[in-house]
Formats: sequence, structure tokens, C-alpha cells
Amino acid sequence: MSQDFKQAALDYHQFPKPGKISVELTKPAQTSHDLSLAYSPGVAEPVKEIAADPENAYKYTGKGNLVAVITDGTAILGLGDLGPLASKPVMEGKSLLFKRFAGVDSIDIEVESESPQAFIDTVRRIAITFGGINLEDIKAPECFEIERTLIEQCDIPVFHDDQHGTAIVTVAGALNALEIVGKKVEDAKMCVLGAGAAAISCTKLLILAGMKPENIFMCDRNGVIHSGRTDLNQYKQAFAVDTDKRTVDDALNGADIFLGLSGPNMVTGEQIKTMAPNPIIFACANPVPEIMPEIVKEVRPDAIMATGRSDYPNQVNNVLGFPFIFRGALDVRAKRINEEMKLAAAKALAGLAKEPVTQEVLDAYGLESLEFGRDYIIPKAVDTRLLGAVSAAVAQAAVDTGVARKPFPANYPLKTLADI
Ligand SMILES: NC(=O)C1=CN([C@@H]2O[C@H](COP(=O)(O)OP(=O)(O)OC[C@H]3O[C@@H](n4cnc5c(N)ncnc54)[C@H](OP(=O)(O)O)[C@@H]3O)[C@@H](O)[C@H]2O)C=CC1
Ligand SMILES: CC(=O)C(=O)O
Ligand SMILES: [Mg+2]
Repeated sequence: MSQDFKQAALDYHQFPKPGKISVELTKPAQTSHDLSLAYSPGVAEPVKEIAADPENAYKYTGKGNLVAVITDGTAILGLGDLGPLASKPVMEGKSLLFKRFAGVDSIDIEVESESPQAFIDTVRRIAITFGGINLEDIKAPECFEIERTLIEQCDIPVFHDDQHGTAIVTVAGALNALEIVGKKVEDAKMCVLGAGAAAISCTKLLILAGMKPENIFMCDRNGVIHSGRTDLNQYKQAFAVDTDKRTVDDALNGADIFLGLSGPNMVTGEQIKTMAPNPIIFACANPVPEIMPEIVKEVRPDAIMATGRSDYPNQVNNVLGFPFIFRGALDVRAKRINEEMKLAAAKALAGLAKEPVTQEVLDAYGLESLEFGRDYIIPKAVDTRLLGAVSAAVAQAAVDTGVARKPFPANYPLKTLADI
């Protein structure tokens, strides 16, 4: 990263006001009459209504459109466990994306917790404030139990973005990339580097989308996760395969797909050279991928290359998922976000990439033209059609699977944020 870019990033966060989000008022608060409605005595009326029926919280407060982005700071992007305070720029960033892309009000909450149980207790105690909870950057394996318990204990959607947001976007991108290179998902061989929150959830959803478990070689710091290993936790154990492959080199050799969800610069051009023809390389670690696109271009010009970043083609990043998934879930007041809703989101994303690209998107990226193909396997984040397509798919799947507490919204598909 150049010195200029580093300074620009720091200046962006510092000026004109520190941070990226603030609170806005939705009601007039100028006159004494306004204040008597907003606060005492008027505020007592909605209080009594909510005390009589908790559902009224959705009618009289911002709860229904409010999502908390909550972390313990143990897996900040690919930077690791730098603690909750250091994670705040990322969490504010997620809140920014919620608002910018899907009109969801969002606040970041960084929790200093001495144990997963303390984190769970903290989140459970504040959950009623929100319409949904987006867990972020919590490391594996703790994240799995944290999410499972909170889903059980909260009556609002709880969604670990690094697991499911990433999985939805990865499945969409992988299915499209396979289609472009003319390979079948059920035949594709994959090397997954990383066996944490994102890697495990992406692999699960890819299997649900048709990939065969025996074709997947997941690697952690100790190499391939195989059935002879005795050091695996239950989450990794589920992906142990009977194989004589032992190293990342072995797993990459002949693989059709490389899915990196680990850390910076983990694989070399030499390793990538050994992949099958037309390899699909998703180097998704942030901010620095497992291998840079420039290196891949040099050693494997036949590759389809994606990263988690905004500054290269094919951004496989959960930003394409979580804002719209929550939009759809909130609008039908879904009790939870289930597998059907996730797959529906993935299919909507994959489908949108095949539609003609709008002028608005071309202008935003300074491009003359762009069409479904090697450099465009997944929609761009600024594509306003994501709001309509993904939210509607998620809401419909929630209704169809019985987790919606409200009918499919009459104003769907949304065209712009003004429709919300
Ligand atoms: N593009 C996107 O949308 C997203 C990208 N990510 C990226 O994925 C990465 C992982 O995030 P997350 O799953 O949340 O974090 P976790 O802490 O849950 O998992 C990290 C995983 O990376 C593995 N790992 C770390 N170093 C190595 C190494 N040298 N060799 C092999 N494996 C290694 C760890 O192995 P071990 O189990 O042995 O410790 C662990 O399994 C980050 O870089 C993050 O930025 C995450 C979410 C979304
Ligand atoms: C994108 C994201 O959530 C991550 O890298 O952790
Ligand atoms: Mg994250």
C-alpha cells in the first residue's frame, strides 16, 4: 500500500468529523409542542402501548430497521485478534454499508469479553433493542457456539456475516465462474485455505449447492484436514477426508478452485501453476489476499481471479450480501435467516451478474463496457438492482419457509432506497 493511500485512508476516517457514522433525527424537535410529543409527557403513550404488547416496539420505535454490528475483535479481517477497540473502524464500516446500500440503520458495538459466554450474555441482554444482530469478525471456533446460542436465545435474526454473508457471495461467484469455464459443480475439485469462520461456512454452502465433500481439501496451519488427524475440533472434523494429500501443495495440485480465507500472501505463483486448466482463484483474505492478481495473471493467464477488495475485478466480499439479506429479513420480520434464504440470496446474486450492466455501474467504475465473463462473475457493490433482487429473494424464501412474521411486502421489489 502506498504512503499516499495510507494517508488518504487515515484522513478519510479523521476528517471532517472522526468516524464514519452518526445519528439522525426522524421527527421534528423544534417547538415546545414537538418536544412534548417526543419526550415528556407524550413519550409515555408509546411506552404504555409497548408494555401492553411488545410488538408495538416495531410500530413506535426504530427497532424494526435497526441492526447492531457486534464483535469481540478476535478476527478483524485478516489482521487477527487486535482487540475490540481496534475493530471499531471495520464495524463502523459495516454500519456505513448497511445504510448506504440497504437503508438499514446500524450501530457498531465492540464488546470487551473475557469468554464466549460473557460475550453471549452481553449480546443477549441488549438484543431487544434491535431488529437484527450482525455478528462480525469473531474467530473460529468460538464464533460457531456464540452464533448458535444467540440464535436460540434471541427472537430476532442473528447472523454471523463472516460465515454466511461470505458463503452466499462465494457460492454465487463460484457457480458463475464454473459456468464460464464450462465445469460442473459436482465434478469440481477445491483447495480451501483456512478452516475458520468463513472457510467452514463457505464450504458448507458450496456442498449444499452441489459440490462433493470428497472433492474438497481444506487446509489449516497444519496442512490438509484428513481423516488421520487427531488434532481437529468438531467443526474441522466434519471436513476431514480420506486422502493421502497432506500439504497445501498437494491440495492445490490439479484443483479447479482455490478458495483462500486465511491470511496475506499465503500461496505462491509456483503453487498456483499446478492447478487444473482454467483455475478459479478466490483469494478472499482482507485487506491483503492470499495471492495478488498481478502474480496470478503472470503465471496463470487462463485463471478467473477474484479477491475481497474493491480495487480489482470480481469482488467476492460479503458486502454484496449482508445489507440486502437483512433488508429482506427485516421487511418480513423473519424470526431467523435460514439455509433457504441464504441459497435464494446466492441465486439472486448469481442471476444479476448475467443481466446487462447499467450505465450507473459503468460510470462508477470508469468502464466503457462490462459483461458476464471472466472479469465479471458477480455484480458490483454499487449496482442499485442488488437492493431489489436480493432483498426480494430473501423475503420470498422467508415467507415460503414459514419464518416470516409478515407477508411479502407490497412495495417489493425495491427500486431505490426511497422506497423503504
Ligand atoms: N472476502 C470476504 O468477504 C471475507 C473474507 N474473509 C477473510 O478470511 C480470512 C479468515 O477470516 P475468518 O474466517 O473470519 O477468521 P478465523 O480466525 O475464524 O479463521 C482463520 C483461519 O485462517 C487459517 N490460517 C491462518 N493462517 C494460516 C496459515 N498460515 N496457513 C493456513 N491457514 C491459516 C486459520 O488456521 P488454524 O485453524 O490452523 O488457526 C483459521 O482456520 C480473513 O483474512 C478475512 O479477511 C472473511 C470474511 C469475509
Ligand atoms: C469482509 C470481511 O468481513 C472480512 O474480511 O472479515
Ligand atoms: Mg468480517
